[in-house]
Amino acid sequence: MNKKRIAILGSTGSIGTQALDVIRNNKETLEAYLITGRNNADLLIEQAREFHPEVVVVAQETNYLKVKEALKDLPIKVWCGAEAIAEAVTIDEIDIVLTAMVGYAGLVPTLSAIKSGKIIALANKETLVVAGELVIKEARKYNATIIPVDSEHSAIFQCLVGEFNPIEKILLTASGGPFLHTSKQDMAVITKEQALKHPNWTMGAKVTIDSATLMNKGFEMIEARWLFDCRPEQIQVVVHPESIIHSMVQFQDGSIKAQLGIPDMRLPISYALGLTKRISNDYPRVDFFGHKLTFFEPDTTRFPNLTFAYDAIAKGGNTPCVLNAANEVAVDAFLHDKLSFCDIPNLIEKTIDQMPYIINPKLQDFMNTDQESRAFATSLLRK
Ligand SMILES: NC(=O)C1=CN([C@@H]2O[C@H](COP(=O)(O)OP(=O)(O)OC[C@H]3O[C@@H](n4cnc5c(N)ncnc54)[C@H](OP(=O)(O)O)[C@@H]3O)[C@@H](O)[C@H]2O)C=CC1
Ligand SMILES: CC(=O)[C@@H](O)[C@H](O)COP(=O)(O)O
Ligand SMILES: [Mn+2]
Repeated sequence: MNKKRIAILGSTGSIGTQALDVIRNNKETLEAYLITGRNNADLLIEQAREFHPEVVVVAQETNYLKVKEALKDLPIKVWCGAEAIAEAVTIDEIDIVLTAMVGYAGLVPTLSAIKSGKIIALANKETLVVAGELVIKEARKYNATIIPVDSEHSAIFQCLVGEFNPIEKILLTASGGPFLHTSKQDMAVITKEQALKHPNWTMGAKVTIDSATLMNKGFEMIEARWLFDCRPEQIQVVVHPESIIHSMVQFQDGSIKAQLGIPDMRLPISYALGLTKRISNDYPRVDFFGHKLTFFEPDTTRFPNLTFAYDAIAKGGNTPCVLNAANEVAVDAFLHDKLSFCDIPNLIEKTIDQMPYIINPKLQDFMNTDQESRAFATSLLRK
């Protein structure tokens, strides 16, 4: 059997390292052909020495010489910079591009992979938040398949495989994050250490903070809107603190399909890299007698980011791109002690109110919007 050649954009991150673990355990069918990182040059070098990819790209140009030097005894091409990542994903030999880098930086290489007709295993949800309509149109135009990796979207996708009936509603589950039951008063003094402790998942810092503010769920609603071609009103967020049901789909007869499993991202990663063929593993199984499955409504008073996401997708145009850029600035500022937890939504709201609206944005408009929104949000931090 031909091995599937995988490009992992962001191999040094949480999704990236778990994807390499899946490849490590399935060497007869999967191969890491291209890996990329940014700041963590040491880990990128270690990964290259273990997996022997054809190409390594380091996004941070100042790390180039270090990586190049460390791999000089191996026949591995070492490139650097954002443009090199967008170029590398087009290499003919690559079958699947796993977009596991964080943030807006995922957009351009994902579009590049789509234009060369690759199968996209999509973890980078920001790509669809920023430019979902454009990305899906391009995927249709270039016949590029997108298989979601985000756990909820993988669950929805799995509920829809072989299904020909229309969706009535998507029930998008949310853990509620570490502050599900924290009072508004106590939320005023949340520290980054508290916010970085997700109850069920070990993830990169940015998505962990997004989970704590419920922006992650807002982003996932937008991601689902584009992936499954449904209206935002058809997507209901259901808080399910145990993260065992990864999401559900309700059909027009009221029947509901759900996908369940232990919270382990290697499951949706394997499903995507296996191109929907299930790869056997010895990970723990769900113990139905060890868990209660509980459900709550989200509290949008304490977590206004969820409302911002519904408003942004309703307004459309470049507004979700502004939402994403302002959120990236706000989360980074929170992680660097420059903004309090409760001020994250305030910064986002002020930025959305200020940025010019573009009804039908092209790629260049998204690029400009992203830069201008970041500049404006950053200027608010100095006040
Ligand atoms: N972690 C999870 O369980 C889940 C994550 N996701 C989504 O997957 C994506 C990745 O998340 P996660 O793995 O947690 O993130 P991490 O922060 O752990 O990893 C991010 C990766 O992207 C690289 N990177 C960061 N900035 C850039 C940039 N500007 N250009 C190129 N590469 C860059 C990092 O390199 P380096 O570390 O070398 O600097 C690292 O390899 C996010 O969009 C997230 O929302 C979705 C569902 C679950
Ligand atoms: C693992 C995964 O897919 C994350 O996006 C997860 O959804 C975060 O959990 P909550 O946003 O539900 O807290
Ligand atoms: Mn998710």
